[in-house]
Amino acid sequence: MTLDRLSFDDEQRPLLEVRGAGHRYEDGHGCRDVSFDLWPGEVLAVVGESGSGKSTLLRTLSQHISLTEGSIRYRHGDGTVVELSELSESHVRRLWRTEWGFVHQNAADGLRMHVSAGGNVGEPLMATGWRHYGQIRSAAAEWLKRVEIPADRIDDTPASFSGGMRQRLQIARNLVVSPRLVFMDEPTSSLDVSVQARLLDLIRTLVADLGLAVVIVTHDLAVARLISHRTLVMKDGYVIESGLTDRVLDDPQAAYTQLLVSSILQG
Ligand SMILES: Nc1ncnc2c1ncn2[C@@H]1O[C@H](COP(=O)(O)OP(=O)(O)OP(=O)(O)O)[C@@H](O)[C@H]1O
Repeated sequence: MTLDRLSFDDEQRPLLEVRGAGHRYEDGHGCRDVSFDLWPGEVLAVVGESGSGKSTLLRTLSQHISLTEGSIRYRHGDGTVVELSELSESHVRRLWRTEWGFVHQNAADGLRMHVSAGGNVGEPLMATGWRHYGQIRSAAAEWLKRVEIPADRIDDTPASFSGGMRQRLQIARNLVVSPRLVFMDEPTSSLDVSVQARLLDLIRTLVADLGLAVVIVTHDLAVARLISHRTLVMKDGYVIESGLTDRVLDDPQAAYTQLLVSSILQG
């Protein structure tokens, strides 16, 4: 449903305007009263200990579960602003095809494991109307190169890939259609530490090059530090602190964030 059409520079408006948002499960709230703006090109980390509501918030923002209270407005590429909870299923599906991406913690959840690497990257292009096989294959090859997957693996399936390669392929599959907003759920936490660093570096470079807006959930403050501009700290479903990442991590105000930063709650 269209709420308004922008009459001035799009970049002057947030991509997401979240106000008092929450999701209530049958037996209680997963997250509640969450408010923030997300700007184009901005990376927002959501941190907190296990059970604090990070995944619930991410799944609510990305429309995987319903918003049970509050409001989430999204600004389309053409400037139209919509209330996400009022969109039809087909409209949301269109957003997934054209403007949104989701990088899962487990690459198998975001890939087709028995389709070739080239097919995994080519499929989203076909879903947006690409028809010329040669062009699809060369765009897929270009993206595999960008995510450091050797060209000679294009016809192999991700089932034969290492964990790090799978995750890089999942990223290529998401970014090939130039989305505006990408949700990431602990994208590095299933990998060995040495592989994590390389993947984080790649994500950081791609996000900056493409000017993507990202909401990334992580329990790892080092990930937030490396990749995000701003950080929300969650506890018991609420945001208890937010601000520029360096400020939140170097000068935490809430006692809980101080504990988190001093590692007492991590692990
Ligand atoms: N499907 C569900 N049904 C009922 N309650 C749920 C469900 N999923 C999560 N919860 C509850 O919602 C609260 C927030 O959980 P959530 O999974 O969002 O936290 P989290 O910070 O993402 O934790 P983790 O890092 O362990 O994934 C918890 O109290 C949890 O028990």
